[in-house]
Amino acid sequence: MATLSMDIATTFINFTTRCGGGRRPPTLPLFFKPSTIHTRSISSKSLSSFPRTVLSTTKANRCRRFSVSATATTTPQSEDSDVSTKIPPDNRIPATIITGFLGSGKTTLLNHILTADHGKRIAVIENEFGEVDIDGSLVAAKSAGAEDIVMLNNGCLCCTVRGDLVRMIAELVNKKKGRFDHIVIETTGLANPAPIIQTFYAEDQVFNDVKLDGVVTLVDAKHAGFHLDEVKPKGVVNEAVEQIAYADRIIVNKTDLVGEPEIASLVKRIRNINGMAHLKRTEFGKVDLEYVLGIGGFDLERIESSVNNEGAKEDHAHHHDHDHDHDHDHHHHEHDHKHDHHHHESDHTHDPGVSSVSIVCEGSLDLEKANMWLGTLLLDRSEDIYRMKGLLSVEGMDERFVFQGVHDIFQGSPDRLWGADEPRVNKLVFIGKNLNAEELEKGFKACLL
Ligand SMILES: Nc1nc2c(ncn2[C@@H]2O[C@H](COP(=O)(O)OP(=O)(O)OP(=O)(O)O)[C@@H](O)[C@H]2O)c(=O)[nH]1
Repeated sequence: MATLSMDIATTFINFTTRCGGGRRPPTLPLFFKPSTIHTRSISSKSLSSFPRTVLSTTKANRCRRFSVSATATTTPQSEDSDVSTKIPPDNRIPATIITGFLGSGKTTLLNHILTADHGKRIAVIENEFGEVDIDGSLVAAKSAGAEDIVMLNNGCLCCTVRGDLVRMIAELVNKKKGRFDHIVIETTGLANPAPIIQTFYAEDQVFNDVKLDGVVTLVDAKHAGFHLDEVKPKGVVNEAVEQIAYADRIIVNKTDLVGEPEIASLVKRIRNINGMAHLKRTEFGKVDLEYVLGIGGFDLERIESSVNNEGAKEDHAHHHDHDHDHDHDHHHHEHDHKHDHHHHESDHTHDPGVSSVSIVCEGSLDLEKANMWLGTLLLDRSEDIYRMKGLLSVEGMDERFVFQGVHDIFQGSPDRLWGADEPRVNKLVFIGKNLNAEELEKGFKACLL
């Protein structure tokens, strides 16, 4: 399989080369040419200290991140070369972004994380507007467990102080490496998470030492509806919507303040925006630590849990009597996988154009067509596509192909082998603005053999 995969890779690298520069040539995300789209995440420069070798027969290797770019930038390995021995383990420090609208319970959750008995040493980066020093309530947490709490003041992480964030992370790493295991970043309530996420890929200083583990979004069960409804001037984002759209984990907090019908309707609304994230209801941010730390929301190895059972990932542990919430989502997934089916979460959304679209479809893709389609989509729509994840069946490949992206940052890699009797079902999820579910599905299906 190594040889076949490499042949495909080489073919497509050649194809990109033949196409030359300019806007029109398709970017080839499935076997990607780094220079075509600005994906610092997978450029050779960014990968200076990262694995560059791919498509070996070893499982460890198939699971490496950024392997597609590696393919595009390295000389093919011989089939029997043991490339896995050359790949260092990914021991970058994980970082979690905690976001959520003003007053949704971010600091409460952070305190819960810092005071819980998990044995992790956590460095915290807090972003506050104004002159305030460390949030009073976090001082107790500091003495209880936080390795370090640093403040980013006078600006919002997502805009003015992004450079400060990079410097701060670099400083933490340079001065205190080995003294903490995890970084938690609490954003202001008005932050748009996108630029913060992009910082982890765009800045070498950060990328080489720190990996983004996940985005956790707190939603205020009582007030969220109001913020989601807020109509912003043209071109201005609704932060409350954006914070939900980028999340890997959604915590609907303050459930003590509202009744079940309000929560159910809010959950439904959240699902329309983001059908990919796991969702939990809480009071005072009380969640298990594994729910928020060590998520692997941007790991290719863990794509499956995001694309599987999409839309139905609400934790039932504490809500046995709320089953009616979930019926709507579950029924989509009870089909026999022999039939093509798809889900258009956007059908009844009323939030400003941000929705989830998922496609589940059996069959194998023509690699060239799929590259064209995905490449063109990224080129034309990357601003609107907030996050995407997928698991693909490509004709001629024995492995599944997994990918994930945030705007124009794209990572993809062959994953495990398809099982002998396993139906080759493609699963893709897109979250973004003004997504046209029919168009996406039609475009995807046209790539099937
Ligand atoms: N009733 C109730 N109050 C809560 C809950 N969670 C947090 N609070 C309270 O809500 C207020 C705001 O919580 P914070 O954790 O400071 O919220 P935040 O998101 O950090 O707020 P900002 O930093 O202003 O954006 C505090 O008084 C908390 O004690 C909850 O589940 N129920």
